[in-house]
Amino acid sequence: QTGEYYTYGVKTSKPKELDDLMEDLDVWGLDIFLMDELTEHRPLTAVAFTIFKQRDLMNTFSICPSTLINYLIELEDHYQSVPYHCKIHAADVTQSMHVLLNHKALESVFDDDEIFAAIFSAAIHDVDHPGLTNQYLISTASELAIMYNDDSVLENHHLAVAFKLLQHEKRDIFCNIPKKKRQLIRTMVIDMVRATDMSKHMSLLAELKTMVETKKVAGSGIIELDSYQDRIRVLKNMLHCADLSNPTKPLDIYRKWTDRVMNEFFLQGDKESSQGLEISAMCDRHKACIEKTQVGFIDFIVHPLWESWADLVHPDAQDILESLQRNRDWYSEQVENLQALDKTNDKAQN
Ligand SMILES: COc1ccc(C2=NN(C3CCN(c4ncnc5ccsc45)CC3)C(=O)[C@@H]3CC=CC[C@H]23)cc1OCc1ccccc1C(F)(F)F
Ligand SMILES: [Mg+2]
Ligand SMILES: [Zn+2]
Repeated sequence: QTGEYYTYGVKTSKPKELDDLMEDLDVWGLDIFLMDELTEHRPLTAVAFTIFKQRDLMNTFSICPSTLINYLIELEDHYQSVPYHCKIHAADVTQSMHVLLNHKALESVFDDDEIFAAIFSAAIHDVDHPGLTNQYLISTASELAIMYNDDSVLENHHLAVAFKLLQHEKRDIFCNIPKKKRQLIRTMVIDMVRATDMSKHMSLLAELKTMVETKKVAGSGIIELDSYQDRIRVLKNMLHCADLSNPTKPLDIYRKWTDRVMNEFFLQGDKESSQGLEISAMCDRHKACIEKTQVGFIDFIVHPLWESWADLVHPDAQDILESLQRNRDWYSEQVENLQALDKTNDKAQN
């Protein structure tokens, strides 16, 4: 019967629609919210399992499918139902990472260990996120901040939770990987997930810019990366780009992410004001201008990063850059319309 349709590792009552949607797994702009619906709220398990299958990672690392499914379901269940940093965001970043790994300029640059580490890092990178910022956890002396001495508190927590879930033989997808290789993959995953801490953004971007300036390119346009440091630098920036990809997606999808992230930050702002704390920048639901916040986010953070990434993999990310530009223009127009509206209101009142 329809309920037993497991091609993508999850149950679905709409096999045909899910087949059609999975055609877009390699496409930038796949509707991850539809994926959530069609997989009965298991978007991360479905997306990660299908990517592992498509990249033949289960055979390469002798992972038995049921162990992978058991791990992915447990991982997905450890994403909290917060507005933004939920399992749909994890599925979105995992699918975005899968597309970035397919850039022509990166063709056959990374080996299986690095690809496995990259997809695994994306899937786990925000697990058990409480919907609060590092700054909030530190300033309220939370258990997590004490545990991690105020240093990349959330990112260290995501890593610890993800690796702890492996410690059950039914879920240990690393169990058939040789010890040395397992340690290398673990080191890469720790480096990549720690690099998603926004406080590392400026140094990560500086490293990316240096790589672009000194980029060694083979005749074929494929980038040459000879040291571990160079290889992990690209992978860290790739995951950071995937994590900051909302403004580069189709506008209707981008706007859903904007609603969710503002909701999450406003809820934190509510907590801060009820605890008599100063409300963080742009987290005050009575003062924030959502459209202006997005223009600032794109101008100061997202565009500089994606511009450098696009230079590194030129011309593979041109359409992503153009989509970002269109979305920036749309939000900027909204700001102008709102300002015009305020002017007419002022005139009407005076
Ligand atoms: C779709 O929309 C967003 C998606 C993710 C983020 C994320 N934001 N951040 C930080 C929040 C604090 N930041 C800043 N604080 C003060 N002044 C500036 C000036 C320009 S950025 C910045 C830097 C980015 C994160 O750490 C999240 C976790 C990891 C990756 C990215 C996530 C932010 C989105 O919308 C923008 C935004 C929303 C809500 C409040 C503030 C912002 C704001 F515009 F400020 F970013
Ligand atoms: Mg994070
Ligand atoms: Zn994230």
